[in-house]
Amino acid sequence: MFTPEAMREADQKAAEMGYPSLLLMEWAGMKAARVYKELFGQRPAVVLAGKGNNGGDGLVLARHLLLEGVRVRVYAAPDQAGDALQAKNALLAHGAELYPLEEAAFGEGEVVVDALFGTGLKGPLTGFYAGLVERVNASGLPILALDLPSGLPYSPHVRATATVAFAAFKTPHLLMREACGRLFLAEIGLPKALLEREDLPEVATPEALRPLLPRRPLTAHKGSVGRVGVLGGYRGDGLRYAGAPVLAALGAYRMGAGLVHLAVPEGTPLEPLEAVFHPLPAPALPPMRVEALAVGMGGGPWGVLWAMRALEAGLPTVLDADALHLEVVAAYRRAGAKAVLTPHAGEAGRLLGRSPEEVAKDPLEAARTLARETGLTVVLKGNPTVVAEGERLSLNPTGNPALATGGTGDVLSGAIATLLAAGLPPFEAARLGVYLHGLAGDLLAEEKGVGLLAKEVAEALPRAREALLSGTRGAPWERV
Ligand SMILES: NC(=O)C1=CN([C@@H]2O[C@H](COP(=O)(O)OP(=O)(O)OC[C@H]3O[C@@H](n4cnc5c(N)ncnc54)[C@H](O)[C@@H]3O)[C@@H](O)[C@H]2O)[C@@H](O)CC1
Ligand SMILES: Nc1ncnc2c1ncn2[C@@H]1O[C@H](COP(=O)(O)OP(=O)(O)O)[C@@H](O)[C@H]1O
Ligand SMILES: [K+]
Repeated sequence: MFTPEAMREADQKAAEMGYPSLLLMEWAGMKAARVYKELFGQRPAVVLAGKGNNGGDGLVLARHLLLEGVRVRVYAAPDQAGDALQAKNALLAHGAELYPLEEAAFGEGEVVVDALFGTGLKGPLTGFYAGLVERVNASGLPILALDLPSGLPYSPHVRATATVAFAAFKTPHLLMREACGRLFLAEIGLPKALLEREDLPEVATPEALRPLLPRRPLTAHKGSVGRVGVLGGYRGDGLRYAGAPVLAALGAYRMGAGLVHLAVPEGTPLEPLEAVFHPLPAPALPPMRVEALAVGMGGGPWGVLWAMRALEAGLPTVLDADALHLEVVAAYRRAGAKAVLTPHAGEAGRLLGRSPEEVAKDPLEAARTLARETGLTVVLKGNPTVVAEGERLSLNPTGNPALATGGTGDVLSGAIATLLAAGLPPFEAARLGVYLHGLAGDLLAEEKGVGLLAKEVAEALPRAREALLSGTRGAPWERV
């Protein structure tokens, strides 16, 4: 995923290589016109073209729509230059109607193409452009945004029905996804070498994750596919969160664990039936043959104790919820442990000494800082969930607000622990677990909408796994 600056660098390098930038603009406009036709058919278009290259893309799109017999009205900023001017001249040669941007007006049944600003925006829109963006949003018409909804990453910005990203996703496509609507990713001919940047955050794709899925040989048995120990729950408050470790156990089994051991306070209902139970009077590490642990769910004040006991096992460990305290993280760091932290913004804020709002404002930076400071793998949950380890950052594209319900995070901890138990390194276990958990939520939301139970998310994990394995479910965007 590119920052707007990194994208400009790539464009610049292409130019230095002698790659004609007009070709890129032609492809961008042509691909966007293709998306327009796919979504809106012959509906008349109102194209708003800014004076930079984003506007140029819009002018190319207008020409292609005209050639397809679509009625097009273009409102363009004055003073186009360079490629955008060439695009304008080509459009005029086709006898297009071009009007000043100040006269922009929208009619019933039309579709707005937003080609005002892309990666060249510097600072928030004000004055005329802020007003125009508000009018576009208030028009009630469908909006197709080229490259980025204009105004992003600031406000005000266009709220698009669909967005065609050119060459690569840029930060706002993932971090401000709500403004983008349906996402399309258009190849525009930029040389591949310029797009492969290991130093930039990745957006996890099914193609990258599929090979990580643990395969099961015919001879597999419950002791060979990964066993998980779950340590959680708290006695002192009348077992208020007794369900949390149970949900982690369900997440583990549904992700494919061979066996799940549950270390919980005495008196905890013995669920699920498939688990091996270790009822305990106080947090401890009972004897269990497992390859990974999930620790802290529903642990309350026992959370830290569970985590300290768990450290003695020397196993890859998911630390969640009440285990997420500074002293725990410091001890794991000192021990050189393999651990995955799974905080939401509140828990990450507690570890970083920031408010949840500050964390949510820049989750990439927060996840990276936490990973650097702790030396551990970090899963910062939210939309999008960010996975960080060392200098590596991965953004997860699956998941939806139907997952915003109690216990879904516990399911995730169990799922990641299973992938650790199956032998995946922490970063891979975290990316794959988060992707499948989000996909399970997506499959369920399509079927049932909002109102999910966390245990249903666990139950949908095998379907998500199958969908990833068989390729029946691709990335949540379309390539054009
Ligand atoms: N090789 C390339 O450079 C390619 C670029 N492409 C398109 O070009 C876009 C980037 O083009 P540009 O770099 O020309 O930038 P933009 O077209 O995004 O915007 C630049 C214009 O906006 C003005 N501006 C910046 N901030 C403003 C603000 N806050 N208020 C009012 N005006 C403001 C600038 O003065 C400039 O005139 C991409 O998003 C993409 O759509 C595509 O054509 C593909 C190839
Ligand atoms: N709006 C959302 N979009 C995508 N995923 C979400 C959203 N809200 C919550 N989730 C996911 O649901 C899970 C909630 O975890 P958490 O907050 O720890 O809940 P709990 O502690 O109740 O289990 C996380 O995986 C998170 O990413
Ligand atoms: K735009």
